[in-house]
Amino acid sequence: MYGERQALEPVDLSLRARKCVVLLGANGSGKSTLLRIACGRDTPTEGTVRLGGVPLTEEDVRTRTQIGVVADSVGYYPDLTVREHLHLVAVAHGAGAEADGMVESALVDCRLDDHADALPGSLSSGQTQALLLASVLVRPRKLLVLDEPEQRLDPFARDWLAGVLTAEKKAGTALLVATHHTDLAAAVADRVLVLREGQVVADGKPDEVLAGDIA
Ligand SMILES: Nc1ncnc2c1ncn2[C@@H]1O[C@H](COP(=O)(O)OP(=O)(O)OP(=O)(O)O)[C@@H](O)[C@H]1O
Repeated sequence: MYGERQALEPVDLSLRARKCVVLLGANGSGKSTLLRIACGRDTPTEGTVRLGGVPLTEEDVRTRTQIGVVADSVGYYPDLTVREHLHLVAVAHGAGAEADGMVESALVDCRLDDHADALPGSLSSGQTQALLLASVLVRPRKLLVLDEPEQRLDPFARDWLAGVLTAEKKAGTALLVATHHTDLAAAVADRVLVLREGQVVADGKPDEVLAGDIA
């Protein structure tokens, strides 16, 4: 509930390692609300969220550190280069000697290797989005929650995004993705939910759901 407004009807959702659930739906249908609840950034008015059996709350920072989030917020230090920023994130999340290798892999995976020594402020909007994605790849994660990760990316970049998310699944991460791009859903989803005015109006395998009316 946002005040008197019910943004989301009751939803029962299980996320599993190596599986990706994609949320589709028009603007205002409740996707971001569900994502914020799933990653512990918002507390639902009713019901609970558990990660590995542990109830997730806004205050439980320890459990929340197992969740990587890419949402529409820019989080980087403007005076650190792209590489320095990623290194800081890796070390802040417990990486030791392996931090350098993790950073170089994330730079390549997110097509930022040519911009590693640039300041974030000099990146294009799509490259900034790639930096947000790279930032979650250098930290431990059981769950990745991504709110329109394709935004600002060109069609070629959306292809590599699908590749990165597929690799994440193979590595054992659970994924929850909200998107407006059915091609991304088709490429990465194991299950697709369609939301309309806060209600789940379709739920199933991507080929079944994407063949229907998802407006
Ligand atoms: N902080 C807030 N306060 C009040 N109402 C909100 C707030 N955030 C979202 N809402 C309302 O909740 C409903 C669902 O919004 P939500 O952001 O979850 O939709 P969405 O599916 O993610 O939309 P979009 O595709 O535009 O990102 C909308 O009616 C929206 O106006």
